[in-house]
Amino acid sequence: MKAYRCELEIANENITNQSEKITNNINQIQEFTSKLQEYERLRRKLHNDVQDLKGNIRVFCRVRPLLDSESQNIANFKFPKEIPFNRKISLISTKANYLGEKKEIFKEYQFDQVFDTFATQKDIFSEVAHIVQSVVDGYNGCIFAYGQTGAGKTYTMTGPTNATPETEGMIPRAVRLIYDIIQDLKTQCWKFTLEGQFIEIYNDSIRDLLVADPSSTNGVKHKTIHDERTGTTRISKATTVDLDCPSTLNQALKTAAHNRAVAATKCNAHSSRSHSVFMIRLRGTNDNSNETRIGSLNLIDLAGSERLSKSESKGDQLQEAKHINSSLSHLKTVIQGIKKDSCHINFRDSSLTWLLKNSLGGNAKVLMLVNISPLESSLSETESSLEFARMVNSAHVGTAHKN
Ligand SMILES: Nc1ncnc2c1ncn2[C@@H]1O[C@H](COP(=O)(O)OP(=O)(O)OP(=O)(O)O)[C@@H](O)[C@H]1O
Repeated sequence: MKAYRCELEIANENITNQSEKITNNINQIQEFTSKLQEYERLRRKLHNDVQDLKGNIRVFCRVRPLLDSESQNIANFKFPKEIPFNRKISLISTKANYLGEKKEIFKEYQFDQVFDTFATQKDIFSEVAHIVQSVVDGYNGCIFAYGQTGAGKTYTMTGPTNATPETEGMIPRAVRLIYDIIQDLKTQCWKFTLEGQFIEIYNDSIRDLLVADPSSTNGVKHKTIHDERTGTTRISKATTVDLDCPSTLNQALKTAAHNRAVAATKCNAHSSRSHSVFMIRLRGTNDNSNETRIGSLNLIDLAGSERLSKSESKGDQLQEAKHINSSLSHLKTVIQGIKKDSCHINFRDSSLTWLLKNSLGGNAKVLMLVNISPLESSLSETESSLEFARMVNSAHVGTAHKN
């Protein structure tokens, strides 16, 4: 009996010791969690400070490689090497004066970064990743690909048709990174929801690219709706998908590609003549700290920027060309307005600029990827793309505020 009592006392003592240890561990975990939250706040602030210093509107230029199917001459580009990044691209062209004398013309452009023909999708994404991080931190982001038809916009944004992990484009990479970041943030009690809409703007009208049966949307009028409270944008009556896992994203990308291909068979080279916009909205809540984060990311593949000569284009083609030129020109005017800190920027002038209002204004991180072709025959379009990019590069977007 005595021996049992003794054992019981020892057991009780052990229990008391263990529960003290457990209480200590719980206290330590709470302390670590609150430190982790503090570090996360500091990380967010520092990340945002770095982005502010780099500038909220950044311009990259990418020259695509010559394709196996191309046998034309390559234009004379130079990429002056700089460390750590290449920032310059020079273009040397030969022009004849009125006497027929040939003269070399040298033009140099400077951007935030220049990628030569050897750059990989991973190289480009390493910079895009910073905008993705800002979006999860509660900012609006906008990444758009600009350039003439065939310059590599769709390749950069989406990837080639049978993309491998090496060749897939910015859209799948961006969403995968969002999944990775929000998975890590779960340890700090953050819960996120992610939803997407995928639309195209063709002749200034919006078309839903995620609808199962495109003919069912005949006559449906979509509108851009801005929620000023959260600083986010959505399209009325357009399909919204919950991007809760990679398979829903892949399905959405497949449906959008299919719908664009269907439209392309009805209308020659339709995809080059429309702007496609993948809109991702993200909302995070933290029950521990009572914080909420709302961010959005627009990934845009702009219509081919080349000017169709009026004599060549007739009917529908002329109509398309007019719409593209006018929407790209409004985009330019809006960015120039932002550059001058003008209080009266007319975003409503085209469906594209109205849609991008929240992604271009003071509350956004903007990245423009200017894609250019390596061909000599494309020189004049290349020059006009580089001039457009030069103008955007000198634009200043005010310091971004969290939503
Ligand atoms: N960096 C690259 N590496 C390899 N191939 C590329 C690269 N960029 C583009 N291409 C290829 O060049 C061709 C034209 O590219 P892409 O379709 O992306 O041009 P685009 O600017 O989107 O044209 P469009 O305005 O018609 O949509 C495609 O066959 C694409 O696979």
